Amino acid sequence: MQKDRFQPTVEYSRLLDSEDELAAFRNEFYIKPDVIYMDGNSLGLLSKRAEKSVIDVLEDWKGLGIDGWTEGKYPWFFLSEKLAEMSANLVGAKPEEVIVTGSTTVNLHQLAATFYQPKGNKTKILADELTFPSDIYALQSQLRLHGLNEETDLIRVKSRDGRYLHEEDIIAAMTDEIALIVLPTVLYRSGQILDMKRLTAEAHARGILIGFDGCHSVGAFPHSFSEWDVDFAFWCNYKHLNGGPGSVGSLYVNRKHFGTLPGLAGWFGSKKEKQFDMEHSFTQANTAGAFQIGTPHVLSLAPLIGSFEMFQEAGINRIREKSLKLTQYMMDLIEYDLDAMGFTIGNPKDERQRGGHISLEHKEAARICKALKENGVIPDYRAPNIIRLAPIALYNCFEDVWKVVQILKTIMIEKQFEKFSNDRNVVA
Ligand SMILES: Cc1ncc(COP(=O)(O)O)c(C=O)c1O
Ligand SMILES: Nc1c(O)cccc1C(=O)C[C@H](N)C(=O)O
Repeated sequence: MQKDRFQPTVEYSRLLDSEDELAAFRNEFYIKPDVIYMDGNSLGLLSKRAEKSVIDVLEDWKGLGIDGWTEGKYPWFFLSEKLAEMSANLVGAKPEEVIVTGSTTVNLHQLAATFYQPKGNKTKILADELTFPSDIYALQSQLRLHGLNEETDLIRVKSRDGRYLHEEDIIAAMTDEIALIVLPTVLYRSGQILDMKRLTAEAHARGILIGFDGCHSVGAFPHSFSEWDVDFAFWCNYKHLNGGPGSVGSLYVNRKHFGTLPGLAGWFGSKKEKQFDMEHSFTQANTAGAFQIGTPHVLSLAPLIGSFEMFQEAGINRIREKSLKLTQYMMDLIEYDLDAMGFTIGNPKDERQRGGHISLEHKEAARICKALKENGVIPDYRAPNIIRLAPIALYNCFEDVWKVVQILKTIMIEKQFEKFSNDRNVVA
């Protein structure tokens, strides 16, 4: 994309920064002067607006006590719905098809408990062998709850190379025995985007329900869940959406499934106007809100108010455009500066398949990450050999990318990594 005018110079990175329409958003984040943060695909940075919205919610608690549920700046009783309204466009959904609730894994449990209904010969769940482990644990436990076998009833599509999945292999695994499919939108290691539209159409052609884990894509690029007719999805808001550690997650349920009884019901899934009738018969909301369970974690919803506002202003299309330029630029520099140093780019180069991070493979990856940290660069390491680097559109600049690659080059030339052990830390 930028190859035609790419220059391996710091001046060129500054030229790209001068052309960046989103550059001003960087000033809204807490950025340490001597640190280059490249881990926004694991935990996004704090913005001043997110901080402000947390303080606003605390002020309402301070001033209003219990009345904060219905009064104040952001009445807590409606906050999950308000945040859904603010973020539905990120996934191409109607506001009532999204709810900000729970966490990724809890939401998967809720959706599997709802939509996994084994019958007759159709008993198996289809996933893949590269997916995030928590999803596998959740699906295995759902199988156990149905008295099924967590090994033989969970089909995991194999990767041909340990990095990527082939959509044809996933489609070939959509047999008559499959009741439910759960796949990632983007693979957490290689950053490969799966073709959600195609997979959904193929699943539906075989009468199979399909849902997606959007942790590594929501906030990084646009989605069209409703147009693609995806049955359900779930994601966290602490990575690309900068909601803070353990911030509340989100789920999407296609409106055609409204009215389906939640597998895990609770009073916050009620129709708002009925909830405080305190009846013992559940009157579920006629929206994705029905899939809420109990009282929302209001203080972990609060940062999302400020954060989602910034996404509304920046626009997800502009975010994607910049993100692709950042990752392309990083790959161009890696190819230019780190040639013959043992690195392999392990993410798709094609824009249609490339998510929001670079997956750089090296046999010394664990200790190269430690050396990067010592030099003020925050990557993350995924065993056995991956350095993940995520230049984030809202707060990283092109000069950050330039500096990271130059630091990596120095680490390799000076063999700085050799003083560290090549194993991971507790939180890798
Ligand atoms: C793809 C994916 N799925 C699931 C999870 C688990 O999320 P949580 O711990 O918020 O349930 C994560 C991240 O931790 C993830 O990256
Ligand atoms: N959820 C995390 C956590 O609680 C601690 C540290 C990291 C995480 C992550 O999100 C890791 C991330 N899901 C990954 O892609 O590897």
